[in-house]
Amino acid sequence: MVMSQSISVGDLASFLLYTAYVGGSLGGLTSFYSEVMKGIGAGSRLFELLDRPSAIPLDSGEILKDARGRIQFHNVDFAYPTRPKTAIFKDMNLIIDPGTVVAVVGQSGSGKSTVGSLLLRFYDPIRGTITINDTDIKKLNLHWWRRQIGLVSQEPVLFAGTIAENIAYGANDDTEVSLEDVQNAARKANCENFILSFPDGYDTFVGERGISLSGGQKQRIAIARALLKDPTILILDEATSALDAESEALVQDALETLMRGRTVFTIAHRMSTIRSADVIACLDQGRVAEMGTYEELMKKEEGVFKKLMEHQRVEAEWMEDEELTEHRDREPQEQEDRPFFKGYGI
Ligand SMILES: Nc1ncnc2c1ncn2[C@@H]1O[C@H](COP(=O)(O)OP(=O)(O)OP(=O)(O)O)[C@@H](O)[C@H]1O
Repeated sequence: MVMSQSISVGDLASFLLYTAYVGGSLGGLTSFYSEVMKGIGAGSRLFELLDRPSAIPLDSGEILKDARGRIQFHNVDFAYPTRPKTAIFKDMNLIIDPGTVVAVVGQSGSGKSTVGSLLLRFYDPIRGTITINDTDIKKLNLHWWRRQIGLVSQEPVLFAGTIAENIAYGANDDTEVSLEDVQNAARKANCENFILSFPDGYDTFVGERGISLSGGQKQRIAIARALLKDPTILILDEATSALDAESEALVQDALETLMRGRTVFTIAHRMSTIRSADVIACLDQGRVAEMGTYEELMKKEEGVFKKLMEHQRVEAEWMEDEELTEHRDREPQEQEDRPFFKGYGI
């Protein structure tokens, strides 16, 4: 057509260009359609979840004057709903006195974290009760109950947001938290130095797509969160992963600030925590096999706790041999504070 001069060279060029544009756009439309369908599918699953009524009512029930008081597990039987035949606890009894630090130890899988989940009422016991000041926690308003408990887990989750938002998230009403409150909590949790070393300080974006923080830094943010919440009861799930000595000391120091004056239930992995706890509860075969101070339990020649510690020591020494290099030169105190062999969870 150009040769017969029915269209110009310019028309041909525009025609070719537009063909490419239109073709590309039509191609894009099909993938857009499949993206929309994927979104609808995922969205419907999300809405199903949001609409699902909670098996445990959240907003009804008693509110106590305060959550200070003796926490008691009475003859608790428990198995996870997905594995009803595998009993985790059978006739388990445990007493946590107000203002004390109770360290729970036991082999991996003995149910240490499950005790925390039951306390937080993520699950209810199959039989038996958990009480605070003789009131069954099932009778309590769940929102209120969970507000009384602070949780510092092994691997704290940071949400996509700024550091300040991530700390403020710990408060019961984060709209009432000022930047000053956040800064105070961060300071007490030994976070401030590393936060201020970022160019954006408290406004540094973390979590998904943000900068990634080290294990020790994440733990300190979780501690700052808990400090802001100011809970009466604290559940600590000590990290099993080794931090470097400096980070370890900062985390430990922040934890000590956090624990002051609270009832603490700690899933202990470090020798120093186990030794300094007011009471150690040793889980074995679905129940608390032994309870007492470190010295008391170590005196029991055939005791479960003593055996666990000895087993642990052998494993730790074996690890030392394997690691020939760096740990050889450490001071004894540092070696003692290293988390024990991961699989054993004490
Ligand atoms: N949500 C769950 N559903 C089913 N089984 C579970 C669930 N969570 C834990 N379990 C099982 O319950 C048992 C106790 O788990 P738990 O995490 O309380 O042990 P643990 O003593 O804290 O272990 P570790 O020291 O390794 O963290 C394990 O056998 C585990 O596999």
